[in-house]
Amino acid sequence: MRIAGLLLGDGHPVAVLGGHDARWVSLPAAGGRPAGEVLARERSAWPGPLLAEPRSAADLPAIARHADGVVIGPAELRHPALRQEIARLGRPVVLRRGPGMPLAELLTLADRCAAEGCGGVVLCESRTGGPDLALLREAKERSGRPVLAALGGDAALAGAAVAAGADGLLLDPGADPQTIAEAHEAATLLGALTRREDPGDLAAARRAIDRVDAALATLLERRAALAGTIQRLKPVGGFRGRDPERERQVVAAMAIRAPRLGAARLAPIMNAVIEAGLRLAEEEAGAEPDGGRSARPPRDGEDGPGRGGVASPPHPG
Ligand SMILES: C=C(O[C@@H]1C=C(C(=O)O)C=C[C@H]1O)C(=O)O
Repeated sequence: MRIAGLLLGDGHPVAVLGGHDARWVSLPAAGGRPAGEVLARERSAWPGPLLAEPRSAADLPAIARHADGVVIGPAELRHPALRQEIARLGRPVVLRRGPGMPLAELLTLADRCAAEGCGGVVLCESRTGGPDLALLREAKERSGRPVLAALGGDAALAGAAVAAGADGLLLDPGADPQTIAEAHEAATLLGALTRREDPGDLAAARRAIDRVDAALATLLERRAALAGTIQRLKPVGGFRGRDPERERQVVAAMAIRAPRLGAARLAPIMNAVIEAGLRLAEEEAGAEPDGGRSARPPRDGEDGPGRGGVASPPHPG
């Protein structure tokens, strides 16, 4: 399913609409300003995919001229004549479930819109207080259509919505930059962890690998912090306290999750990761004012910091 250049649905990345990947204009929120004026201004400020929610059929010619798709709110959805006129524009439509609208009704209305000639249907789960993620899952499974989670102006549930299977996150128009960034971050990281992408060209495949690398970097940073904690807790930390048997167990456990790579290919990768963590831990311990002594009091007979890693140089290999 495509809205201008934006691909939505399984195999495609999670999109942020109302922010990063597409914008939309709510004409009901624009007061009495003429649709043509509002949409022309938005169009000149934003070259990407643009959607618009009409107030009435009078807004449709301007939407046809300036926008790539239509957002239909629950009231308009239940208005058969307006819904049909919107569908006849032939543009993709986003159908927003309103408060109390049963899922069965939303699915029926989606089928009607498709039959009436719209250019593709996207469902949108929207509810005061946050999207119903169980309903979102069911809507996706039963309809086979892409599903968005409407988050309003709050990205707190963005990650949960992505994990529940949302194909896109719909933010209110005018969401603040921090909320947009948070939603985009959740779409990137949770998308990389929970969603299989099926990119169709080199540029899309590189964008997909960038998302996986973003998740990897986040986890590597977290891993290095934990490895540093372990160095402080071990009787002998750092390179001097290296534990080959434990490292073999780490690789063997990872190989179960990464069977195509397998233990033989993972071993040198994890060796580099482990050594980077140990090097960082030693550098940070060396930078502490007390040389890391506060991490563990010296034991009987010890006069140094009692941490193998503190004094040892970086491992040569
Ligand atoms: C973290 C530890 O210290 C070292 C680093 C390891 C790692 O980064 O996974 C594993 C074993 C040790 O060589 C540990 O002993 O668990």
